[in-house]
Amino acid sequence: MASTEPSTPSPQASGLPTSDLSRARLGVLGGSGLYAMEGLEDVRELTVDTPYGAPSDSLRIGRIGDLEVVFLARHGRHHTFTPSEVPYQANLWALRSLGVRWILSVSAVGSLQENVRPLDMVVPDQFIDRTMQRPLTFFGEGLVAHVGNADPYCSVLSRVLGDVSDSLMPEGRQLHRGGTYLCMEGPAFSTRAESELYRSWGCTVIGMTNHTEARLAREAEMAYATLAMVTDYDCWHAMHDAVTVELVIDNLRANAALAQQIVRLAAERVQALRPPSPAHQALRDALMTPPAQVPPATRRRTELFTAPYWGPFSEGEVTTEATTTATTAAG
Ligand SMILES: CSC[C@H]1O[C@H](OP(=O)(O)O)[C@H](O)[C@@H]1O
Ligand SMILES: Nc1ncnc2[nH]cnc12
Repeated sequence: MASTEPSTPSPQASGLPTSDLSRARLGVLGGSGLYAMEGLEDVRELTVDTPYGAPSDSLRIGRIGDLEVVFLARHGRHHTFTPSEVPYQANLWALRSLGVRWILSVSAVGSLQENVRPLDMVVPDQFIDRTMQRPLTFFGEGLVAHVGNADPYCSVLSRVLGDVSDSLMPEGRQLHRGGTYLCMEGPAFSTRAESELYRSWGCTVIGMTNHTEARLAREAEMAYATLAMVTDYDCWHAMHDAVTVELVIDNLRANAALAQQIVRLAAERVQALRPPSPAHQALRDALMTPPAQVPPATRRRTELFTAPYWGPFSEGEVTTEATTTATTAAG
């Protein structure tokens, strides 16, 4: 879908203090076939504990110029988490706690359209959620927040990623800007009837991970954009075999070097631009519950997100009523 935002608004225009973005880090979420990021300098590994449990793996922090980059393999470096099992909340919380404000996500996808061919790349701008057992929010338990999700991928970061990808696509392979990512539960691939249904909805690509990450990234005020590598035609195409893991892996291998190049160049652009995004202020008008009414355990759990608006939490702030509710709810 077309976007109307300027390509590189100034940090001041975003309303964020400039210093926030000058120190911010870039997160890279590697999916199927991308279990490490090449070209990082001074890499160190960090184990992060979160209120939502352990992330998929340790986080690897390195540098591109003066931009610090945090890499995380969403399925774990040995691909041990199914799309339903990926600890999405822990992953996103860990990234935000390390100061990440932009996320480049890399994903394998099936194509739902004839003109989107295997080995093409897509930078999607919408998704449809068909998952059934995923965490949808960091909030709840006495703190209600409704972030805007009309444009779930960050248009500013997506433009950077699209420009870079376009400049690196080899002859005969296409970069598609925009498109709808159908997020299914998995782990089994779709039936032909499902695949046809998603095509009739006008979806562009299909995968199993993006929607959950994009929603949580928005709540955590991190700009999120995806490089979707097309590996197959799912199972709807009369002239192509239905998707198999073997097919996906073969095409991921063929695309691995290009994906690494795109991520690296996109990181260099982020370093130069440090682009502000509306996502960086997603919670500004979204927090519904007055802070004094939020149970202490919830205040503590969500402190990372609420502190910029409500200041640091001190136990004395909470009303007796909220404390009583929390105690009762805990049993
Ligand atoms: C290996 S095919 C299915 C698998 O690949 C995609 O993963 P990711 O988005 O992490 O690259 C898809 O979502 C499934 O998880
Ligand atoms: N056809 C497909 N369906 C779901 N996830 C995928 N990842 C790669 N190809 C896929």
